[in-house]
Amino acid sequence: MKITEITIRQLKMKLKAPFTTSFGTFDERDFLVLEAKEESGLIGWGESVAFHSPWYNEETLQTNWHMLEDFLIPLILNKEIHHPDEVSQLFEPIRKNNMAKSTIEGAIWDIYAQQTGQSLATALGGKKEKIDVGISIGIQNSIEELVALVDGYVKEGYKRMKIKIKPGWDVEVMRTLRETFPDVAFMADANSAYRLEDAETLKQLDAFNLTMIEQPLASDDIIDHASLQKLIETPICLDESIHSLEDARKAVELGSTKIINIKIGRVGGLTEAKKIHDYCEAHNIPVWCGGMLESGIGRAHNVALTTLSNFILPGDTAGSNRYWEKDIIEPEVVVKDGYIEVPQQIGIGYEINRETVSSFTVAQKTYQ
Ligand SMILES: O=C(O)CCC(=O)c1ccccc1C(=O)O
Ligand SMILES: [Mg+2]
Repeated sequence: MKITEITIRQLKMKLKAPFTTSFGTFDERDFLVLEAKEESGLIGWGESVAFHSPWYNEETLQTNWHMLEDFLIPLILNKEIHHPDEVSQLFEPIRKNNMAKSTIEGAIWDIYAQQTGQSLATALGGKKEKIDVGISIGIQNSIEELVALVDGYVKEGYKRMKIKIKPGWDVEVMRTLRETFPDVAFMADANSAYRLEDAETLKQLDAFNLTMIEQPLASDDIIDHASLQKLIETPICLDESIHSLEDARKAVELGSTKIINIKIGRVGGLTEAKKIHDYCEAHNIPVWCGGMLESGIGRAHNVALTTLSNFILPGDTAGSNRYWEKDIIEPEVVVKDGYIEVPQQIGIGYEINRETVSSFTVAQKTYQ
């Protein structure tokens, strides 16, 4: 294939309910959507999961736009590409900026799946026809409100509840949840809110039979995570620390992580995500697919990736209606009885609603 035209759009979508992590609160989501046209007319879509500000990692929507416009798009336009795996080779001269790279790579995987007449899931090597779904629940104003939310999500069928924690919103919260819901699968996500000195607090979480604790320590620290894992029983799962297969290998070899949260954007695309998946499968490290409050496009890519065999644990890719009044794809991603049915149509398996995309677009530019 040859990509002859790329359009970047900046979208702004209001979240149904604010989402709070140890870093702060979101009321709306600002992100980039990329539309790539191939010479015979096929169109592929990608989403940049970078946020408006660099709290999760160093990338932002604006740095992604800059990287795409000034470096990445020129490396892709009018090049002959036989397989999406070649994209990461074309991007080799550019360091990091994984979310920006992933935005284009996702669109190319979409086109490749269409060209070869298969769903994105099948093109990636996925076999599952439905995937297990969990949900990530932000920090609330009170434990009572959190209990009420969890109760609702249990009734909706979500298979695992991820609870955002931070110092002061941790042990008592998890104790109450465990006492109220003895049989629910719970895990906690700290988004790097702790230091190794907090090991005593984190050790108290061992009493609540959590499936895992996600990214308790700093985003660039796999050494202290290995020390912490020796002090606590709850398995550690790394999120922010893993940007590549090499990061995954080192963290696994050091004993810093027993489970890995794979996010397509954070690792630079589907090809690298698949490599991490394959490495973890060979080393008995279960993986699951993280979420970044995606629109339908990123969500569809997550659904496809999750069909690979070592995505054993439920992911964070909840239904569109958990985030948006109206998503930009049709049909929307629907969760029923804790599952998402994987679409079998070619490509990402959902149609992009251009009218809805336009209604959320605040800036756009086309490159040829
Ligand atoms: O529902 C989702 O999309 C995942 C929510 C979530 O936990 C999250 C959302 C934004 C940034 C980071 C994270 C995270 O996994 O740490
Ligand atoms: Mg996380």
